[in-house]
Amino acid sequence: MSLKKVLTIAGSDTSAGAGMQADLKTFQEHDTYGMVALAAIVTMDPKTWSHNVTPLPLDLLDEQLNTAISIGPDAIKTGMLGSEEVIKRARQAYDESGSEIFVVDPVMVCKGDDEVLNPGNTDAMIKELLPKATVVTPNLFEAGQLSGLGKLTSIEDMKKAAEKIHDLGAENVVIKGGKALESDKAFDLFYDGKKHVLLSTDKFQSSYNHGAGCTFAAATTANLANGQSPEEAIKNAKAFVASAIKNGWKMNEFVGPVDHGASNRIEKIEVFTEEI
Ligand SMILES: Nc1ncnc2c1ncn2[C@@H]1O[C@H](COP(=O)(O)OP(=O)(O)O)[C@@H](O)[C@H]1O
Ligand SMILES: Cc1ncc(COP(=O)(O)O)c(C=O)c1O
Ligand SMILES: [Mg+2]
Repeated sequence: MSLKKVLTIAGSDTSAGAGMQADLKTFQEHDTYGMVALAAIVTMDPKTWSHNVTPLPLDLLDEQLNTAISIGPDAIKTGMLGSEEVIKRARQAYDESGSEIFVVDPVMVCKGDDEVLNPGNTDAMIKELLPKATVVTPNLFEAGQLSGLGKLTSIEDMKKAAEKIHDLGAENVVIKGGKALESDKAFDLFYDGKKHVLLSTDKFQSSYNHGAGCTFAAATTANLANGQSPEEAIKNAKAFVASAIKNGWKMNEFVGPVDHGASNRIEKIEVFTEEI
């Protein structure tokens, strides 16, 4: 059987824990054929690790999208897009692709930074991406922004935000309580317009978790491409990323990436689900 082709439209994280590097590693771990259209390159100052985001010229992004779309991706994921114009191009590319799987990771900030990359992007994501999203995977902060509810601090808040984001057009919403929600477990909330499902694993170390969000969304995309239902795809992606986080490692004094291969190479983690 031929491999499913999975395209990420995302930024390059030169430290290679997050961004398109995380996506490609995760696609490979899921026996899919990973492809990239690169929107921006992120570099880090070796002395301070402060991030510098350089967008690629739009015509170069268009050329990449034309190439990738001509190959016929079975599923498309978006990551860091950086500007309203790039968000529009990502939407157009999805429309043109004929693919029926669109996973939107609404990246707004890099971990460790609390400055939103570009506030106008939130409106563009709402207008262009959410109405087409098979699954959208905001973290707690991003869910607060997309829903307009602001700071979310409880599972009840997450339920309300998931309903609002679903109303904006996303077919399935998963809000990652993850590292940001104060709790002894790592909780995520799934909502498909009918039911809320709380997913949980043990909470592992959170010092070396760079790339967790990208890895989770990429695993979800690959699972969907491989024929899983949204709920199944998300549950399995959570198991995959939990192992990656548990086995995260220190890269230098500033950052530690997840181990994208840990679920297949080291250990499987169990995910619990409960309809709430
Ligand atoms: N310390 C942790 N232990 C186990 N799972 C975690 C931990 N931190 C985050 N997760 C899980 O990793 C995934 C990514 O979440 P998160 O790190 O919050 O996203 P992002 O990187 O986009 O901010 C979610 O499934 C979340 O529940
Ligand atoms: C290119 C790129 N995309 C996405 C992200 C978001 O990463 P995370 O998976 O930690 O949310 C980052 C963070 O540094 C990044 O550099
Ligand atoms: Mg993220």
